[in-house]
Amino acid sequence: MTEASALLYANLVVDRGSFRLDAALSVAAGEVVALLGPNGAGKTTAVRALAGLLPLTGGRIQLGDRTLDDPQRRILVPPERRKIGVVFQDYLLFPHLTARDNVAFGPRSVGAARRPARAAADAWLARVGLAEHAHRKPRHLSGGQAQRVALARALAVEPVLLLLDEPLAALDARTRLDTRAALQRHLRAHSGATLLVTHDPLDALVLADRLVIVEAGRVVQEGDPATITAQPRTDYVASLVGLNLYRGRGEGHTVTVTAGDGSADRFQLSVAEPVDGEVFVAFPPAAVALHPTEPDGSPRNTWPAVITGIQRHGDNLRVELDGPITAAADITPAAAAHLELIPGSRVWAALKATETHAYPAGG
Ligand SMILES: Nc1ncnc2c1ncn2[C@@H]1O[C@H](COP(=O)(O)OP(=O)(O)OP(=O)(O)O)[C@@H](O)[C@H]1O
Repeated sequence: MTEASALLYANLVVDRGSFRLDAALSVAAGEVVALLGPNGAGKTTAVRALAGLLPLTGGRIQLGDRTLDDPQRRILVPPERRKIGVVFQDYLLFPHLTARDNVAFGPRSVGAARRPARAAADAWLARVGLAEHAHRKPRHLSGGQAQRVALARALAVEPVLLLLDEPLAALDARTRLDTRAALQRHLRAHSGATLLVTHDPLDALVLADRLVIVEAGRVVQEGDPATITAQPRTDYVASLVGLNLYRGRGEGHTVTVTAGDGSADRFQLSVAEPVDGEVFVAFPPAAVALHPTEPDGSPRNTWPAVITGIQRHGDNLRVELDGPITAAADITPAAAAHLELIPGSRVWAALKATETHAYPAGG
């Protein structure tokens, strides 16, 4: 997206001790972008910088035609004048205020008079399905209801940018499911930009049009969910979407995997698509079969492996393997019966070339 077509354009440079966030983000009007990353990647730092709670060290934040933060030009717009609605992970509702006054606080804090603020609050509470709870205090609301009050408060300021920081993290699984569905409806109706910060891939995949992945303060991959889940470019993204991922050099239908540990061992994988140059190869754990002895016949890729871990995975078992490459294999209980499934056991892994997916690594 070009800077001109983005509603939010931010080049976020923030120094916090030895940590530096250095990430460019753009979000178009009506678009939902998920910022996804492991613990400590810098997601909260990004939210706080956008919300105006943490000044930038460098870079710039542009929302519509307004510059909100630009240290070089000494511009720093305070939080309440940013036209940004924020839902924090723990909601931060005022415990002594009713749901209605909590929501009215949003418009009040940006200068609305009491009456119109209350009218806006009532309208928003009705839209999130909580009209009859308007007079309850937060301690008499369930987790899901409190989350909806927080969302209503953020939307009641008619924000140009809606920021959601782990909005579903505090909810139990069942409530999460319902609240995620409701949130999806509200996000679709929001005409401004939405940035959703999460470390839950499901939230990101369900709610976002585009994903931006940050690791150690940097954007490592961005794109639409389908491309990212099919073509991860880092180990973190691969584990997020449940794929085995390797980098190597491709020639024809063979990829020589670059050993991650720097050892000289060469390991080659036969792949379905012809490739050339630096590539990634990905395959799902379910594509890996395990055998007690070396299998003969069909699959083109076989290698000896040692079991390092076993976990339940849905109805199957996920087996972690070490060997010339580390890999995860998902096997059925029936297949497991033929194997000695204990850490340290030696097995043979087999993978069909047709189940691999190879794509250019670039750079
Ligand atoms: N007040 C602070 N002073 C110095 N460093 C900080 C401060 N707060 C956070 N950090 C550092 O900044 C880095 C990024 O933290 P941040 O909270 O933004 O990550 P995150 O992606 O939100 O992680 P999480 O998912 O765990 O919330 C971390 O390495 C952290 O140690």
